Amino acid sequence: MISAYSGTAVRAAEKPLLEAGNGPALMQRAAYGLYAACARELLERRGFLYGARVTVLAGAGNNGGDALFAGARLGRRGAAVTAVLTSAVSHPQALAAFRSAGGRTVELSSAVEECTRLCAASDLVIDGILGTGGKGGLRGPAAELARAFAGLTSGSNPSPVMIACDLPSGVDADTGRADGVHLAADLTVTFGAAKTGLMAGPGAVAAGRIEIIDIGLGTVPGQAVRRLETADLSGLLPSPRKTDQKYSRGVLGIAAGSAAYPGAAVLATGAALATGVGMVRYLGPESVCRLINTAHPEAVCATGNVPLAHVQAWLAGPGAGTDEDQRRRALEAMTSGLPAVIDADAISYVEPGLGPQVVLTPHAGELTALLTRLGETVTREQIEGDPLRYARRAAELTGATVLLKGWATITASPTGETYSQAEATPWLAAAGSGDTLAGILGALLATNRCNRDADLEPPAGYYAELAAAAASIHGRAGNLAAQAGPLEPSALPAAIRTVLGELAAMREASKRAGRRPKNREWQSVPFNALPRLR
Ligand SMILES: NC(=O)C1=CN([C@@H]2O[C@H](COP(=O)(O)OP(=O)(O)OC[C@H]3O[C@@H](n4cnc5c(N)ncnc54)[C@H](O)[C@@H]3O)[C@@H](O)[C@H]2O)[C@@H](O)CC1
Ligand SMILES: [K+]
Repeated sequence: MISAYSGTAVRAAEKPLLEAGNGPALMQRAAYGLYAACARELLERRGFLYGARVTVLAGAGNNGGDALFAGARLGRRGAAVTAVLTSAVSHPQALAAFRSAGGRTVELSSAVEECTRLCAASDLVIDGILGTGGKGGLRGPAAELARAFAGLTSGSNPSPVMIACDLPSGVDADTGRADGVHLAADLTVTFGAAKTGLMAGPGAVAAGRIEIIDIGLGTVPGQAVRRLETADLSGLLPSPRKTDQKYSRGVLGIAAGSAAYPGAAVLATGAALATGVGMVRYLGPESVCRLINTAHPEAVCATGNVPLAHVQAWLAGPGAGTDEDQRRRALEAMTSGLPAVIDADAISYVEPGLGPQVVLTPHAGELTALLTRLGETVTREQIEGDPLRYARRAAELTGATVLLKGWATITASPTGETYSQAEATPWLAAAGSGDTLAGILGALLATNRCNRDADLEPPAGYYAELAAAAASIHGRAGNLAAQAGPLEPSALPAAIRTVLGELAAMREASKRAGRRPKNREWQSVPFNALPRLR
């Protein structure tokens, strides 16, 4: 599990160490981690460091200091390093180290065009303009360079590897907002702890891959945004017991689809079955029942009512359109007290007073409509710019758990626990993809251990965690299915089975080895390899 904290919280954790005089040592650790990542990326691409063209974009503060010290280390390994100084002042010791390692410097203000070309012709660019001390987007010549660089490196031109030092410059470290011009990275090497700004909205898009360098900050205060890693998923997936029968494994009731939109119900049912429920009970029009039974003969289909169906969880809304019976079923499902996925058209019937076991799964447009109906003044652009804030607000106003779809999918519980998953591929932006996600989540709600064991009380944030797991499986399955060419959502159930099969095999292997699977996907530099604090 990755825990990300706001830039403000990380700075608060740094404060006592800085007051104790450890600032320079912390910077050396950060710079070493950044250097190691840069060296690895260059070695992977070129085979050797000698002669690699490296440009360091260095701002006025400590972020520029980290980047210059990392550039100095690369210079000492034979890379041709140039620093573009974006401000009249630079970190003095780092600049001196950079120059004494043979680094050349150029002042950005007098040579924006030259510096842009220099960046575009590099093997590697280190973005050290702004870090956690940045306020707002890039300004002046730095903004000009960022715009021109994006233009030069778009399309089929070969582009340098872009590595952000701590976070992409211009992105807000607390929220992921980018109100002005910002840089984007292939890899962000972040220090002390991941920043929430890398987990949501434009910041998540700009961050690329993320690597965390543990510089020895200890505990960071404040509530984290969490991200599930591979090993975290295994405990949340359906896992039948020897004594189970089809009802005790978990039955999912699906009230989706309509005469006008039957396909959504077929996709949701297929995804739920692939995720592994004991049974799907489908409720809807007869024409949709027939389609579902053709595609999935094992689904039990009826035209009846929600309260009469014996299920452990509900999924309502995909493809429901204006079907009055589906509307009634969705309302009954969300107030039944059972876990329920409320998706698509059913989100427009949501009223406050729900519980965390109800998971709303809007995209930004649907959330705009919901929040507006609940009295908030908000636009779709505002939600896309700051999804953490609005997913949390919707959870607070409705009492439900909210899964807000996006490049990074945010899930928020009404008590504040928040997750961000970013495994998705842009190929998942396709009609039918959301129905599949709803099916996966419905299956997790029906089969989860708290639902099946009356003695287990779901801990706070449990449904947000399950929803994050669903988003993760959906993203992983999407990536797998997209390997075979443009993704068709109907190919997702097969990919879901493969993903879950691999996760189950990993769980079995670690059980046999008597240990929990390790979760260190985001850390490449071992802590004991970093320079020591004096
Ligand atoms: N403080 C510490 O203990 C450590 C800090 N580290 C690094 O230090 C960074 C934070 O350093 P700083 O606090 O110096 O802050 P930054 O380096 O992020 O930038 C601060 C400087 O940028 C200016 N600035 C702010 N917004 C601007 C904008 N939109 N356009 C142009 N200039 C702007 C400020 O006036 C200030 O001069 C972290 O991101 C991290 O990279 C690391 O070295 C690890 C240890
Ligand atoms: K930066």
